Formats: sequence, C-alpha cells, structure tokens
Amino acid sequence: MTTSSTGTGDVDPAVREELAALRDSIDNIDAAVVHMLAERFKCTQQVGRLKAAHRLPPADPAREARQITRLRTLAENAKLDPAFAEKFLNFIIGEVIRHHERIADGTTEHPDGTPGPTTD
Ligand SMILES: C=C(O[C@@H]1C=C(C(=O)O)C=C[C@H]1O)C(=O)O
Repeated sequence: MTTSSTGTGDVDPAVREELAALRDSIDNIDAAVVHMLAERFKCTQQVGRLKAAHRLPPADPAREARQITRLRTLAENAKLDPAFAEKFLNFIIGEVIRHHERIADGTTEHPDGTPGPTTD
C-alpha cells in the first residue's frame, strides 16, 4: 500500500504533532466562523421581518454593491483572494435573500431546513 494522504499513521511524530496543532487551530477557527455566521443570520432574520412588515423588497442590490466593494478591500489588505471573498459574500447574501423571500411570503423555514412558519 502507498503512503496515504488521508492517514498519518506512518508519519514522523514531530510532523504529526505539528499537523495536530494546526488542525486544532483550524477547528477553533471553523467554530468561530459557525458562531459568527449564526449571529449574522440572527440579524438578517430580523432585517427580513422588518422588511416584510414594511413591504420592502427582500434584496437591496445597492447595499450589496457597497458591501462587495468594502469586503474586497478588506480581503486585499488581509492578503485573502478578493474574488474568493466576493464569491463567499454572494453565497451568504443569496441564502439571506431566500430567507427574506420566505419570510415575506409566510413560508419561513425552521433552522433545520424543514418547512413551515417558525414561532420566534
Ligand atoms: C440584510 C439585508 O438584506 C439583503 C441581504 C444582505 C446581506 O446579507 O448582507 C444585504 C442586502 C440585501 O440584499 C439588508 O438589506 O441589509
């Protein structure tokens, strides 16, 4: 059998330790990302309810354009690919708009994706 790229059984213990330490940090960062996204979605759900109550459209392309410009600059300064940052933001915004459309038409999903109005 060739050396597997998925296991670390036959790797130098020092390398294995370094890999484990890096993966601990990756796990912490992923947890932070999940918590930050959860907070962001809490805010955007409130925005969705506010928009629906005042008959405002789910999407605001002018606001999105400003956010993309801002995020691309932040990404460049942080040495993150701005095209990736833009794609990531658009992915999130797409999901938010979908939520807003569902809030507006009264078919809000539960957080687990099952259909039906939520009580919160
Ligand atoms: C959250 C809003 O609704 C939409 C979602 C956005 C977002 O996720 O940042 C931005 C603009 C809107 O298209 C908003 O209008 O602020």
